[in-house]
Amino acid sequence: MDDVQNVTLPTIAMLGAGSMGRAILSGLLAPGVQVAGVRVTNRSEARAAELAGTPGVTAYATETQADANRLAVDGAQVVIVAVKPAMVRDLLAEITGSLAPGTVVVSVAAGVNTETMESLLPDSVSVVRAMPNTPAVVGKAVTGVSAGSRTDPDDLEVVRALFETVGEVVEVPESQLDALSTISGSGPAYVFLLIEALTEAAVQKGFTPEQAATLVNGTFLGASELLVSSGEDPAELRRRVTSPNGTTERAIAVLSEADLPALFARATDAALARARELAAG
Ligand SMILES: NC(=O)C1=CN([C@@H]2O[C@H](COP(=O)(O)OP(=O)(O)OC[C@H]3O[C@@H](n4cnc5c(N)ncnc54)[C@H](O)[C@@H]3O)[C@@H](O)[C@H]2O)C=CC1
Ligand SMILES: O=C(O)[C@@H]1CCC=N1
Repeated sequence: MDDVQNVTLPTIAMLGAGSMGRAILSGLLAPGVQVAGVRVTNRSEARAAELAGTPGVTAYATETQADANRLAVDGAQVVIVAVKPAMVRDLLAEITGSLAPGTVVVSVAAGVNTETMESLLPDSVSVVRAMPNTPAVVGKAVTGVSAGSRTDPDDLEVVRALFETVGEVVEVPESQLDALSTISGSGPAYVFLLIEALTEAAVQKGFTPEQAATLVNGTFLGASELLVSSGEDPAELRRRVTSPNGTTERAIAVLSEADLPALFARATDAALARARELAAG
């Protein structure tokens, strides 16, 4: 992320400013990030009005959503598609006539592949898929990016620089992007689910919700920082908590009954199957 400060990003149009769109915006608008222009459209009027008041953003609102999207992409070098997967095809059909040759269209939508998107856009437009995650809001995203068949290395560099404004970028072949999505795209939800469950256990043991949040959130943050800063294997770090014949050992024995590796394999397989359904339209 250090180099982000030295890169000037071209004019970017963000179509759709929900959870993910706004998370990416927070990186683009961070101090030190040089960007020629940020244009945003969104379907809900309330959100559009909120965006119109955001410094550094030009919000496009017209009588019809299609007109706003067409105006926003006209003259933009990079177009980020951040609407729901089911809306991607209609959105691309709407804007296709307003894209200049050389525009890079980056879709963050789950499932919808570059081949489908390329078939809806002029040959002169490059399509890239990206799969970020919501820690983008705090500059800690992990984003997978995959080139389409018309993407040249410069296009990919721009997309990489764009997502480096919100965290780390990992380039993978598109055949792996849906699998990556089941790990890091959805991953924050798995972590929050674990946090919710441990917090509930703490409250049941008599801690106030505030105390429980301090105990649990601090434990997740501390354990994550320990893992990353030590560079050690998580299994080894777990062993250091688990004193022989101690208390943790009993808890881990209970958790192991659930066969977590098998459970996560099934959960991520289910997410992958859903990505394939979304790809089929
Ligand atoms: N939420 C997440 O953690 C992640 C989401 N994604 C992808 O990001 C995309 C958006 O997901 P979320 O932000 O979660 O959904 P969301 O529902 O919060 O946001 C979608 C936004 O698009 C707007 N919109 C709908 N139609 C539009 C149109 N024609 N023109 C302009 N704006 C329009 C809606 O008003 C809404 O604010 C999805 O395709 C999803 O697969 C990818 C990675 C992670
Ligand atoms: O749940 C979804 O479909 C999106 C893609 C990855 C995270 N959220």
